[in-house]
Amino acid sequence: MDPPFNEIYKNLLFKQITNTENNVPQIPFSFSVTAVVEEVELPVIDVSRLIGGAGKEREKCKEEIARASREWGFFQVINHGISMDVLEKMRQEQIRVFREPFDKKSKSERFSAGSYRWGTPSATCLRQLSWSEAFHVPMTDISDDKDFTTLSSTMEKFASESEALAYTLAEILAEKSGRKSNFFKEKCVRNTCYLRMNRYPPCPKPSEVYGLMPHTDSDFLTILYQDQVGGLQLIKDNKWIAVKPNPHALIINIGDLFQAWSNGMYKSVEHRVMTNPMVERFSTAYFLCPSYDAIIECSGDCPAYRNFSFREFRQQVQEDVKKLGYKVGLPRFTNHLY
Ligand SMILES: C=C1C[C@]23C[C@@]1(O)CC[C@H]2[C@@]12CC[C@H](O)[C@@](C)(C(=O)O1)[C@H]2[C@@H]3C(=O)O
Ligand SMILES: O=C(O)CCC(=O)C(=O)O
Ligand SMILES: [Fe+2]
Repeated sequence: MDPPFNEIYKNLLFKQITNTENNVPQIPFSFSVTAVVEEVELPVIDVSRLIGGAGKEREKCKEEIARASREWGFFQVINHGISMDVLEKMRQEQIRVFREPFDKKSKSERFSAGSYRWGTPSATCLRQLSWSEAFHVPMTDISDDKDFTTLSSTMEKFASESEALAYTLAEILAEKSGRKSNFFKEKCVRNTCYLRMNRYPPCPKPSEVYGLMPHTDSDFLTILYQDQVGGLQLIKDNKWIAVKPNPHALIINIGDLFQAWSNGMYKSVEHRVMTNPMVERFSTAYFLCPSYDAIIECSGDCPAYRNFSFREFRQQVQEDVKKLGYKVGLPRFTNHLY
């Protein structure tokens, strides 16, 4: 059922890079040996206060959301309203679909073409490898599914509930940055938002290969439901830190579009996933995106980014990934006028 990582990555995994000057074999890529990564708990925010809380509590909750988005770009929400039942079913169904034979997954017509992805086909060096597989499914594929299997009905529930939470958080962040608050309801559409089911199989060389290479997300915000294995890391104060899993929480992270739209107030933070030699890991992510035509207009008197459409951004990311093996992202859209 695993993708053929060993076979396809063979040359990159076992190639010894030699130093041409003194002909000394070098270890190609080693992060775990040199870097000790501290495990931390992300800020935990009880979002039930947004509905049940008194006015003061509601305001405090909004402020905590905005603050974590400015200072961490990442936080956890508890009492988020997505039932344990939906989360557990989502995980069961996800495990079931990944257990299918590799051939069946890669040829699957369950979702639109290209939804099943594995590894990094564009990788040119160890640093660019990802030891994972994913179903990257547009929301419209889920809601338009006429057969309505247990998988798609579970995904639909998970996605609709995540969507509601994502809109609530996005509107709060807009309000807290002093911008028009119904922007997301107007600009975000189901055909560009998507659900990504990730699986990280055990990896025989965990110190040399990422589960998912370092990246920032190309959306407004992401809602992540992860299991208890651990492996997600992010940059805080110029250091990689490991996220301590919390069984009651969903993880929220700010994406590139929010960073641009808020003129850098909210941070789209680089994150990565490490592999584990023994256990597989699962996560499911919901990505809140605008329509391809939506213009991301950077706010403020001194906008750090030029205006760009989501279409332009996606195309540039895809082009870079294809040509360079990695995403460049926002640095391509900085404003040269200032
Ligand atoms: C090879 C890559 C594809 C990806 C950008 C990256 O350099 C590394 C991570 C990938 C990812 C994961 C989250 C999102 O689905 C995504 C759109 C993103 O921003 O980073 C994808 C990128 C992609 O599929 O283009
Ligand atoms: O699996 C995780 O913890 C993170 C996944 C992720 O970053 C992504 O899908 O963009
Ligand atoms: Fe991500």
